[in-house]
Amino acid sequence: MNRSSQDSDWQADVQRYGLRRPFLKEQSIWAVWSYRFGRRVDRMQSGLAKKVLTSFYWLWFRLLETAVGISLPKAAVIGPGLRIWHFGGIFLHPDVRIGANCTLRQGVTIGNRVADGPVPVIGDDVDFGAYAQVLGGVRIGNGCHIGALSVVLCDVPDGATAVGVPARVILKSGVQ
Ligand SMILES: CC(=O)SCCNC(=O)CCNC(=O)[C@H](O)C(C)(C)COP(=O)(O)OP(=O)(O)OC[C@H]1O[C@@H](n2cnc3c(N)ncnc32)[C@H](O)[C@@H]1OP(=O)(O)O
Ligand SMILES: N[C@@H](CO)C(=O)O
Repeated sequence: MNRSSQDSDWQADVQRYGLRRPFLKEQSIWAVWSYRFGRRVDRMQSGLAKKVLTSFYWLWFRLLETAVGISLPKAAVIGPGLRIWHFGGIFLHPDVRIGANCTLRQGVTIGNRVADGPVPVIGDDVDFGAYAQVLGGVRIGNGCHIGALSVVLCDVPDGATAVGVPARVILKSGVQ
């Protein structure tokens, strides 16, 4: 099994936290570690070790999800350099795809609008304000900002900001 010290996505996550002993300072990194661990277990060859670690993973995932209120299912695809500020009420749908160096905060949901509906695809370097909700089969481009408490139901082009309920898109040159 790839150890966490050899997992380059995890190394990039730790770098984004930029802290000495981040495990002692931020609960969110426990959830990020758990996510990367689950992905590493999935990549293991079939066998007893994988079975045991998968069982351990599910127990650990449920306990941690309940304790810190962060749900990062291992089926979701999240690029390297994930940074989560704070904790509580952070839920990702298992089908979401998130690029590199994204930032989440407390209360963020990325998921579907209706049961079994499509889910967002998020680019690189996207910053989600506290309690931002991004719902449905929308595309959020690279370098976007999603305002605190905003509900995004439309595509957001590269570099734009989305704010409000429902969100309006602000391009550098003004509102779209
Ligand atoms: C414990 C803690 O501190 S946790 C940290 C919590 N903080 C966050 O989550 C920060 C999230 N950041 C935001 O929401 C910011 O307002 C941003 C990134 C969306 C926008 O920042 P800027 O690019 O500087 O935009 P700016 O402040 O100029 O606002 C542009 C317009 O959007 C509006 N706006 C900005 N944020 C929001 C928002 N969250 N919801 C609704 N409207 C908003 C402004 O009123 C302004 O409207 P106007 O053009 O009609 O006057
Ligand atoms: N620096 C933090 C505030 O606690 C953030 O950006 O969310």
